[in-house]
Amino acid sequence: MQIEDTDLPGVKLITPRRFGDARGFFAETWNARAFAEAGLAAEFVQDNHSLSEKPGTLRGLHFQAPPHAQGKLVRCGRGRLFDVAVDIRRGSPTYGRWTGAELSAQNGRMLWVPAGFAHGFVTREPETEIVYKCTDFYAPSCDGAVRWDSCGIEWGLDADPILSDKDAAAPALASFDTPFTYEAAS
Ligand SMILES: Cc1cn([C@H]2C[C@H](O)[C@@H](COP(=O)(O)OP(=O)(O)O[C@H]3O[C@@H](C)C(=O)[C@@H](O)[C@H]3O)O2)c(=O)[nH]c1=O
Repeated sequence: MQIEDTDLPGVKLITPRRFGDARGFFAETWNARAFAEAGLAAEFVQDNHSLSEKPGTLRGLHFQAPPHAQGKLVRCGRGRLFDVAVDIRRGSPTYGRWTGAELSAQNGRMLWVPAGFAHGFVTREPETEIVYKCTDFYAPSCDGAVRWDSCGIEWGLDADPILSDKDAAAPALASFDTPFTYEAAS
């Protein structure tokens, strides 16, 4: 397993080791001990899985506010997607900055999106599935969103994305009152 820093401190790109053989491959996608030793300690309580039928489907940018903030370990189970994290911690030196990575069933890569970051993705193939582990339970009363096109993200779209009504109505980053505060590491 390889864990790399991205250009947005806190967000990490993980490439699990794949053991290929005549049948296909085997990979560990989560191992609490190995990840902790590599600097990524997390306790997950919920796994999510969604299918987006059409390419250009965009979900995000989403977060859950404290006390139910979620860190997410994201990967693509089928197809291909571009996964994005945006720092939304008030006072953070990187507030409003984003990073992204292409995750696919083929490349097996994963993105670690810590609490305090909004998360979203756009699918780049039909029938794309995303699976992700979360560090807190779904709490609809803490659900929040930032509008997908208000953070300068280069989504790689050549047409308007397919959005949920909720995502289309999300507030822009500029008018957004974030529930997160940056805590500098001591
Ligand atoms: C997120 C979530 C949704 N639901 C329900 C609520 C709703 O009826 C239905 C669809 O919910 P949504 O439209 O919010 O699904 P979706 O737009 O896929 O939301 C997800 O987007 C990505 C980008 C994330 O980061 C996730 O945390 C989550 O917010 O599923 C749950 O039961 N549990 C959950 O954990």
